[in-house]
Parts: sequence; C-alpha cells; structure tokens
Amino acid sequence: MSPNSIMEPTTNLQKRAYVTFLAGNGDYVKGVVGLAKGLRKVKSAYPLVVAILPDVPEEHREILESQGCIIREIEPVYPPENQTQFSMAYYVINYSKLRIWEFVDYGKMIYLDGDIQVFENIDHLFEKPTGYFYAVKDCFCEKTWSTSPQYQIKYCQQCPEKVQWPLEMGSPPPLYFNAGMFLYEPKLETYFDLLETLKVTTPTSFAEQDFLNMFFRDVFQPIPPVYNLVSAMLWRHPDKFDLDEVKVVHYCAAVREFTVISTVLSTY
Ligand SMILES: O=c1ccn([C@@H]2O[C@H](COP(=O)(O)OP(=O)(O)O)[C@@H](O)[C@H]2O)c(=O)[nH]1
Ligand SMILES: OC[C@H]1O[C@H](O[C@@H]2[C@@H](O)[C@H](O)[C@@H](O)[C@H](O)[C@@H]2O)[C@H](O)[C@@H](O)[C@H]1O
Repeated sequence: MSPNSIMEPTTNLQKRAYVTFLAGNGDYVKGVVGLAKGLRKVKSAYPLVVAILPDVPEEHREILESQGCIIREIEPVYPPENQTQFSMAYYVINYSKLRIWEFVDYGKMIYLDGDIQVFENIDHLFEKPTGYFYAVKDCFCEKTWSTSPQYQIKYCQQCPEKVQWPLEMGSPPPLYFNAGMFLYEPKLETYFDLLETLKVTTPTSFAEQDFLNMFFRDVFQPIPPVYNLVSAMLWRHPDKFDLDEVKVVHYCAAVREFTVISTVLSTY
C-alpha cells in the first residue's frame, strides 16, 4: 500500500483542545474531574480530551462524560525491555502519553496531567507560533532527583547563579521541561518517529519525561512557571514566580508536602 494511501484523519489546524491521560481504576479520575471543572470555571473555549487506557472502568468513563470530557481509548506504550529503576515504579505507564500525538484531527493541543488544576484561563497559549514545543522548566531539587548529578552537586536550572556547573563535569545539562504540561502539534510523522525512536532509546529515571526532553530538545521553548507551577517550586524557588500570577498548579508532590501547598495557596 503506497504511503499516500494511508487514510489520515482530516487535520483541522484550527481545531484545538486540552488533553490529559488517565490509567487504572484509582483516584486519578478525581483529578481529571477537577481538571474538567477547572477548565470550565475559567471559561476555556476548548474541550478536554481524556486519553484513557483500557483498564479505566466504565463507571469512571461515565463520570468523565458527564463532565463533558471527550473520551479516547488508547493502547499502552511500553519502553524497550530494561533494568532501569524509574524514579517512581509506576512511571512506566506514562509512556502511553505518546499516543496523544496521534490525535491529528486537532491542530494544536495542550497536555495537562490529571494532578494539575487550572485557576486562570490559558487559552491564549494556543496562539503561540507553530513549529515549537512549549513547556515549563522543571526543578531538580526534590529527592526524586537524588540519583542525578544535578541533585548531587545541588545544581538546579531554576537558579544556575547559585551553584555553578563545574567545568570538570563538562557542559551543563540542556534546559529540561516538566512533562506534566505542554503545548504541542499532533502530527502522524512525529507520532511514528516518537514510537520508532523509543524502541532504540534506553529508558531513564523520569521515563517518558526524559524521553520527550531528548526528542524535542531542539524545538523546546520555555514558558513561565505560572503555566505549570510544579509544587516543589513553592518551597524551593519562591522567588522565581509571583504567586498572584500563577495560572496552573501541578500537585506533583509527596503527600507530606500537600500541607505546605494548601497553606501557601490558601493565603491567596
Ligand atoms: O496510575 C496512574 C498514574 C498516572 N496517571 C496519569 O499520568 C499523569 C502523570 O503521573 P503523575 O501525576 O503521578 O506524575 P507526577 O507529575 O506526579 O510525577 C497523572 O497526572 C495522571 O494523569 C494515571 O492516570 N494513573
Ligand atoms: O513519568 C515521569 C513524570 O515526570 C514528571 O513528574 C516528576 C517531575 O516533575 C519531577 O521534577 C518531580 O520531582 C517529581 O516529583 C515528579 O513526579 C511529570 O510531572 C509527570 O507528568 C511524568 O512525566
């Protein structure tokens, strides 16, 4: 079958949506419901697509549909066989996020993790110039990074002025984004390239986040932390953002830190 006979869904470059990922029958569905409510509350003009693995129960699918979500079942994506110790064992299922590049009936999509809440409208991000991958720089200061050279020398890209990257360690790591929120353009060519590249890429601690950082390194455009405030930023780098300007909060923290997050956010 010649390549041009592959039936491609019609791409509508003006068609936009938010998209998240849901796996399993646990509490993440509550996060996705919160995300759907948050987007509605800030009067977003675009729907929320939920890419779900087959293990999401019918009851959860119905709850999401009742919240106006567009459900799309995807097949899991697994990294090559490996002995990698992921920073969190369950990260292995996060490679399934790569399926969202197949949603080519949309021209642009903003991916948001299910543990994210949107407090102000961010629809304007869709007007960003095409051809780039927009995301927020991550922080290396949490224990989850303890096996990384950055953590071991207390270097963080959020404050490179504090601990200089030593010359003897070569060039500093390239800018690195958190993969819990990003603006991207679904394209089949990119999708197939992602899957083929994954087959020959050794998995590392942060699973698909590391992989996406490697894959999009040349087109990654950092956007301000107010678009994906990784919770650790509240206690690690409070000087790097204005809490009054925060639009999106990413609750990716150990449970004990939720008290800090809720205390700090409740004062605003
Ligand atoms: O068992 C799981 C694990 C992860 N996720 C989805 O994958 C995202 C990324 O995982 P997680 O939030 O745990 O990563 P973090 O940003 O907290 O490291 C979640 O927000 C969910 O949207 C899920 O649905 N079920
Ligand atoms: O599978 C890898 C995950 O990596 C990222 O989470 C991490 C990262 O933010 C670290 O910097 C934090 O220290 C850590 O707590 C947090 O879990 C993404 O948010 C998530 O969507 C997913 O890609």
